[in-house]
Amino acid sequence: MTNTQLTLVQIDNYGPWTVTPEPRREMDLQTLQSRLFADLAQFVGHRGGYAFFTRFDNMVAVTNGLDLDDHRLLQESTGNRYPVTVSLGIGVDPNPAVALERATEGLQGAGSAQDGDRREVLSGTPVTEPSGDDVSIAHFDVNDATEKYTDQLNEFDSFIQIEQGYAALMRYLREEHGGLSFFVGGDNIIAVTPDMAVADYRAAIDHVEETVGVDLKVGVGQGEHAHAAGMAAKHALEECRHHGTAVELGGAAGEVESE
Ligand SMILES: Nc1nc2c(ncn2[C@@H]2O[C@H](COP(=O)(O)OP(=O)(O)OP(=O)(O)O)[C@@H](O)[C@H]2O)c(=O)[nH]1
Repeated sequence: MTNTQLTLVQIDNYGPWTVTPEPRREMDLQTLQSRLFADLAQFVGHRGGYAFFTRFDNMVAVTNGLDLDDHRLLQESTGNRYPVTVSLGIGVDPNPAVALERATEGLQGAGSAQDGDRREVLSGTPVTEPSGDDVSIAHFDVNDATEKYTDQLNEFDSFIQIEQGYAALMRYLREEHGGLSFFVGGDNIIAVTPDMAVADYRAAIDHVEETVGVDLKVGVGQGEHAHAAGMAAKHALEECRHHGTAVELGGAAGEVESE
């Protein structure tokens, strides 16, 4: 059974900082945000985790495999290298939405994101007894996005199609299962999911097709941490391409179930 460990990464007092002493150049803010995300992705990725940029001032990471010392090091290293600091809330639960809720409560309980004196909070407790199926990753991909969109439409109209698919999927998985979906570029969406059956994924894909006409496939994998689960998911997605299937579940042990 899944036991997802999520970390909410929140830049401390960022709103006021962006306009103090006067509004800062937008491209400087974009550079800071994307570099901070790149560093977070690298830090977490080297320890088997996944990081998602979400809104950039708040980012979400799957941190199974990272302990409290790892989190403290991330805060120290960020504070040393950036003009901003980060607070980190950790939450653990079989259901990813509940895990994020717990992670969020820890930070909200310590004060507002815009409290000048709420800095470098570290709350929550990491997983104590890891197991091989703690993390479930579902890697979604739009079918023939290159042929249907990239090679046919201008970039903005392609982007609208992909974003519509993302919006429909993220809402459906959040509401029906507590799964959290993140756009990761191109036509790819990675979801952190609870235990779900092939038929559940099939229903999600059907819902997106019926509501916005975007055609998805998905590979799903489990692992002790996000990297292992995500690699199993990528291999399962290749199985979809190979067999022409919409859903492939590549379990932790590599068994494959499809529809
Ligand atoms: N983040 C991420 N993006 C990917 C990955 N694979 C492909 N992409 C992105 O997806 C875009 C489209 O590639 P594909 O999904 O292979 O192309 P497609 O035309 O949809 O073809 P099929 O998926 O085989 O139907 C690429 O330009 C990349 O931006 C991946 O593993 N991770």
